[in-house]
Amino acid sequence: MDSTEKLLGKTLAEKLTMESQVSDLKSSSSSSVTDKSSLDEEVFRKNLVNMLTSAKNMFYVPSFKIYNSGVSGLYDYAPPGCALKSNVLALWRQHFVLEENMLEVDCPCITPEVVLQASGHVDKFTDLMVKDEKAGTFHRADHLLKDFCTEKLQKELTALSAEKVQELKHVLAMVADFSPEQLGSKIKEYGVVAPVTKNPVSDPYPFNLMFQTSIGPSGAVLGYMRPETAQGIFVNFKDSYYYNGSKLPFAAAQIGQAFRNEISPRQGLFRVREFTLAEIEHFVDPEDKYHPRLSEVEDLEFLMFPREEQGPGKDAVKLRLGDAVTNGTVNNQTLAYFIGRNVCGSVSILEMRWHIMQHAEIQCSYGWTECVGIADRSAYDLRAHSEKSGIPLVAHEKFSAPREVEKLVIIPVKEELGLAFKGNQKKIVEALEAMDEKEAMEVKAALELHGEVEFQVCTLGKAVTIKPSMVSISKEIKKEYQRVFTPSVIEPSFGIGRIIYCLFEHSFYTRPEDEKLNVFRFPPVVAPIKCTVFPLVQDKKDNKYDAVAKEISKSLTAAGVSNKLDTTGTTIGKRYARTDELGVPFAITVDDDTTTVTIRERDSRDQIRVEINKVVRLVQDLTNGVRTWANIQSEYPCVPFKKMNDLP
Ligand SMILES: Nc1ncnc2c1ncn2[C@@H]1O[C@H](COP(=O)(O)OP(=O)(O)OP(=O)(O)O)[C@@H](O)[C@H]1O
Repeated sequence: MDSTEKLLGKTLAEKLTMESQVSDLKSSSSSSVTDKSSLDEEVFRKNLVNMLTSAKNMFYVPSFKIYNSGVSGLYDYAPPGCALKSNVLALWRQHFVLEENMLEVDCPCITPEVVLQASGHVDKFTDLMVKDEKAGTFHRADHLLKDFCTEKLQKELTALSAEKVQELKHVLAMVADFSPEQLGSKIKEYGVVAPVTKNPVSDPYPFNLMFQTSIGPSGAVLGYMRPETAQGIFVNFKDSYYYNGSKLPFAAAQIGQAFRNEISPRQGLFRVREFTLAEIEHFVDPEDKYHPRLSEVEDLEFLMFPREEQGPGKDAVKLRLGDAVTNGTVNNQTLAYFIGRNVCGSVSILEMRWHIMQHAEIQCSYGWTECVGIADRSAYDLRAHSEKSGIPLVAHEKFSAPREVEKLVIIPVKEELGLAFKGNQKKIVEALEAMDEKEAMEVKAALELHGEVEFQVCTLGKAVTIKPSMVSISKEIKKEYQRVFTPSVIEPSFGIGRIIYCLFEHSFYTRPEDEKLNVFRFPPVVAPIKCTVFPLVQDKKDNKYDAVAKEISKSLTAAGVSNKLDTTGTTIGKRYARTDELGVPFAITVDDDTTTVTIRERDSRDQIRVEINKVVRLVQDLTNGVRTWANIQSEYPCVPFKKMNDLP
């Protein structure tokens, strides 16, 4: 990982808006590498996607592609893609679940309707859509407007007035939060039309993104494919809290598939209809968002926009994360910790250009793209599920000594109410009991003053006359032994497909001096294949080099290091080219030296000589992050390549 960390940040209202530039790619300083910024983005992307999806490399492929049915937004991960994804997930699990002691759960994708009704997804998990009435196609309204503004700014910048530029930038910043009316009026005002057909589009209207299904043969129980994994964590809160010793804070995590019927899937793995999410729900006391490990990240420095310095034209200033929490630039300790260690840490291990602007965004050829959503969900979900299920999803703070508190006590006199209101008695009792302190005190005062009060009962849709004999309202001093509250939730939500696609882009380069050889510079810890093993030449007589290579490959496998044995006997250059193309970071070559072998590193193409009995351990350390190529140089100086004709 690069040691230089440049972090840029800013806050917006309750949310943190912070930009951090963690690591410039190593390649940018290397003259041997063609930096993608100098290439046309489109050409770069086409070249990359061809590489990734070709049958030769098969990182991922469009699903069901032999049936050209036109279903987009579904992809299969293929052999190296699967290996890379499982390495990214293992890294995530190590970084979060293990190192942060999180409670991992694995819940079903099929979710009964009631759960998603409670969470609000059935009513509100929508995107705004417009229809190209002539062609019958649909488009996401905010994306159309966003694309229009971006293109205008890119292509006509010099011709636009300063005010217009400001306006378009403002629209771009706010478009995600526009109401249907605001979106519709901007689309009309700017004359935004459908892409390709250039037809006018309808007014925006909401489209629910969930895939509906039914559970069981009767079809009577409705369900949905979950659009996020979080709800499974929330509905398990009561048990997880108990499992955690009834203590806060704690975090639960889940890795799994999420399903969204995207209106217009695009940009390959970026916007698909089924994708892997890795989500964390960190439960905290809303009155104390303290984080016990903030001290580990508080010295990290970020460029941020302090609260009082926000607004157009303001410059970011460098702030210590700890100070940013103290002065309120970062909302609370827990959020700061997640930004400092968790989000930055995990993504920067992958050596990618990223920053935080409300969400963690990674830079790629599509621009800055949200890959990790960071949300303060407050107590919303737990409250909603408590209400719907009738099971209290709450935490307790036990007091060291009982506290005396003044409590409102409302006792409806059911017999009197029954006599006066007959069948409506129950609804009136419920309404009286539901009064808050202010309302109860007003009713009490009116009863004392006038001997009766007109009391509105919403469930009856009318007011009834209440007399002093019908209800007793008082305040009493009571002893409390604990505080019962609904925890707040902070949620970082990692889109694994987006992170992987960015990793492909950030790792991809061409070596011009090797006849434009394509290389993936995957960090060893996530590389799909960690090491290749090959004999320098084929020894047709007794296969002795092959035998040593096979033995090393077997030992690497036993040590959990994925490897590929290549005894094809093609030229060493061709074999290196093939492994570079798959992003294999190390290659072990067996030659005529009976006690040592060489290890070649993919990016520097330097090689070192290592004793055979140490090579497996060394490659294991290099690929699981215990050691780096740079820090073994003093122990293992580089050696020149041995050519085939150097051999006897
Ligand atoms: N259709 C999708 N395809 C791939 N990844 C996705 C998709 N939708 C969301 N994600 C990933 O899941 C993460 C968390 O989801 P969240 O609900 O916060 O996204 P979102 O705000 O709906 O995303 P967007 O605004 O891009 O649609 C996102 O940061 C992203 O990485």
